Amino acid sequence: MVSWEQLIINEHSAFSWLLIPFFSSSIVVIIIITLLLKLKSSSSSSSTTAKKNIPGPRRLPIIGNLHQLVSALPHQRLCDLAREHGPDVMHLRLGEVPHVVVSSSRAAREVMKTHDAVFASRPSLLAAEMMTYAGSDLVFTRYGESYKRLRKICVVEVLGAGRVRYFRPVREEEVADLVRKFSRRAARGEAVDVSREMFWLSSRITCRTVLGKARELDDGFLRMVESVSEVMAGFKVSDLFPSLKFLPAVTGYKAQLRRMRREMESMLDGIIDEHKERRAEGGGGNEEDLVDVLLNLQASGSTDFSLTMDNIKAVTVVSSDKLIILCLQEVFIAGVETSATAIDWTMAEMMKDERVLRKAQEEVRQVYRGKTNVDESSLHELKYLDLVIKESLRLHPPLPLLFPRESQAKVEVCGYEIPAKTKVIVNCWAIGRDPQYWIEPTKFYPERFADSTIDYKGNNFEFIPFGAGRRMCPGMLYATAVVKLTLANLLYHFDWKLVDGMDAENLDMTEAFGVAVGRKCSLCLIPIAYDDVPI
Ligand code: HEM
Repeated sequence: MVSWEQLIINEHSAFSWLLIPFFSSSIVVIIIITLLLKLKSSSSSSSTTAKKNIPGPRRLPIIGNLHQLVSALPHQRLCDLAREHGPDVMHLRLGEVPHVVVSSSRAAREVMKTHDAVFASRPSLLAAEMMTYAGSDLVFTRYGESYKRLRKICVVEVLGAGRVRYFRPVREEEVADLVRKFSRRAARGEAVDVSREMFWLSSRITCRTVLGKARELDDGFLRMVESVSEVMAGFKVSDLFPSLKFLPAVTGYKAQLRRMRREMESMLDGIIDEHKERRAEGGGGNEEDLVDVLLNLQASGSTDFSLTMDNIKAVTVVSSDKLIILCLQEVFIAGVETSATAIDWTMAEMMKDERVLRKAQEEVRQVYRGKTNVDESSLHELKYLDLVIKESLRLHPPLPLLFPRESQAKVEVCGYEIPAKTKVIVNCWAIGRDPQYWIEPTKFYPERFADSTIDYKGNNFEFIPFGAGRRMCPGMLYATAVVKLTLANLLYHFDWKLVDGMDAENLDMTEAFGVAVGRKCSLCLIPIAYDDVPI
């Protein structure tokens, strides 16, 4: 059962979920008294924040601005609040923790470029600390020497261009399998749940890339990955009230995190052992997976494969096997849902706009004319599809609030002083829909990117679906390869029809809360085989 402590501030239900058990629990009285005492004793320190004069909405005692996140998804609500109170930067106190929300391209540039070093750290989150050897992962770790070493291994060895090229056959085989599956459905006139299928496709590609061909997609393993990602996302009560140190223990959250970490570790440990045994027996075949890549690196001694985390509480030495586990964990947590969500939204937007769908389809059918399969050899020729993907990422960035940052020193952004140790949230969803930079911002219109130099490499701060600066997504090449190949195949092999009773105009585009923000309603479509593909 989900304990209230784990609850994330999400949609309409979140705050009521938070409040009902909050007030019905027997520990509530103690919590409120503790907070009131703290409030009284810290009234002088809270006025320090007020002095900074960053604009923001009024807040309530104890919960601060938490109540203002009710009844909408956090990125949407924060966007509305920012337009009213602080279009560049806005101050919020969520529970006990001061947050600054960045909602304009100008402020994002200052945070992620001008003062990138100051904001290159992530705030400490209990889940990240406990799931990743004292916060020693890549996504949530503080910026420092260990982080730089881990990032270098990930960027060069795990997610770099060479490695992405190496795994091309895995992507092509898995997408071809999906096309065969959809063709069978098409022959029977059956609909496919595109949202669900994209999640499975992304999971299969990641599993094969990381763990190897032999590994069947294991439901238990994927569920584990989903729950780990889930606890790493969102705003958790224990992180918003850090002074209530007893909270995670009395609510069972800590025990749950410990259990999850044991399970994750034992699964990945088992996988590494299997690989080691196979290698010792001289087996393994020609297909190297990421576990092999990292084991080779470890054996070669060419890279310093130990990590010493100089954590606030303790110095933790992370062994090289654990480092491998961390690298693998990152790829699953950060990569599976994000890529699947991006494909899903792009298909949905094209279904709403037949003109765009036809244009993208004509392009891919022209470039691959006469071919049985759409492989990656000519993907670079699909220029219009690039525009379509960009436009979809602008309107539906899978991580609308990026991952949180934390200021390491006092610094000025857009004329406001941001104190050290402030949590910073960059709302890239709001920036992508800002009428100051985008004409008709909510309209899906891929041509707006034609003849423009705007790319998603973190150079244009009005468009930052992969973030920017030192913490920018290192999986961008990996993700775009999967997204583009899959879409090209779906467009080439099939025409698409909405299920009976649904028309394009009324296709529900409501967003749902999640690690990656996907669609609330699954996208169900009927594939119709395209006749002109040679057998
Ligand atoms: C369409 C798909 C994806 C999107 C939109 C996306 C977006 C992002 C964003 C916005 C961030 C935070 C950047 C920041 O704080 O400035 C991030 C971080 C990260 N992403 Fe991705 N991502 C995607 C796919 C992937 C994939 C496929 C992988 C791995 C295989 C990956 C690995 C990571 C990692 C490890 C980080 C943390 C980097 C750090 O903190 O240094 N991502 N991603």
